[in-house]
Amino acid sequence: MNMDYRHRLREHFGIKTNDQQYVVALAGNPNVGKSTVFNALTGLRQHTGNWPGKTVDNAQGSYTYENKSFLMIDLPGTYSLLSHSAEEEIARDFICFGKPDATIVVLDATSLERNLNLAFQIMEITDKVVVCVNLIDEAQKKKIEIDFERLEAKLGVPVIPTAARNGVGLKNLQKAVYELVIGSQITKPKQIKYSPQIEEAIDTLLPQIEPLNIAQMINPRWLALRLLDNDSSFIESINRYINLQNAVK
Ligand SMILES: Nc1nc2c(ncn2[C@@H]2O[C@H](COP(=O)(O)OP(=O)(O)OP(=O)(O)O)[C@@H](O)[C@H]2O)c(=O)[nH]1
Ligand SMILES: [Mg+2]
Repeated sequence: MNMDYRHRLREHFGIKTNDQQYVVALAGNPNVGKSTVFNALTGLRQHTGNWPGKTVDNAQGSYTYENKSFLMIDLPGTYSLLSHSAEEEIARDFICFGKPDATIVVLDATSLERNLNLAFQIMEITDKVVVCVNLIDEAQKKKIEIDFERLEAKLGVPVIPTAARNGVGLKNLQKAVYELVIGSQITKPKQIKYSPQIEEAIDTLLPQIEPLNIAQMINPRWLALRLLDNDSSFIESINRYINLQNAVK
């Protein structure tokens, strides 16, 4: 995608970057430690306000790693991206249209199963994902054992254990994001397989979606799923953010 176009898309969200700065989105369920990760990494280099047109908090902050500059965006906590609330819409729209160079999905180590739901949705939108399993100190207290290597192999993206409040694992998290954005780490996110009827419907839609300009902008499978869901909020966002004539450069 043309760099100017990417900048213009990001400006919709009040985000200004130069070509040298990577944008990292922080997503996750409410109360899993996103802001703790954000504060630990960005310290005082923060800027807070509201999301354009919404009364939802927006925090952006920067950090440097291996001489590269990263702009981190602390997204509102959400259980899903299926747009039942302003928060879900913001998180979904930013991941879809803000074109982050990487998205960190923060999960609660003490309730992985519930938290993975959001991770799978995000992995339908983008393959630039790093999973951060936070609160591992709490999991240890509860004698929950997690096989991180196996989880990583199953998910197809890097999985980094952290205890953000104590600063544990944050360097590894920065390293994983760095390797993803410079392209030395290739991810292959696991895709959820739906019922045969849904998979069939996706297969019918894909050949019609794939030739369109929009398929360069939005993951076609995710778009097919949203169309099947008759997700009018998402269609509205497409119209808001994408000038279809300029969608491919
Ligand atoms: N024990 C422990 N507590 C943590 C850890 N990380 C964050 N917390 C605590 O968890 C609580 C929630 O952290 P936040 O960073 O505000 O969570 P959040 O995901 O930003 O929450 P929302 O913005 O409301 O969605 C706070 O009391 C943190 O101090 C951790 O690794 N271990
Ligand atoms: Mg927060």
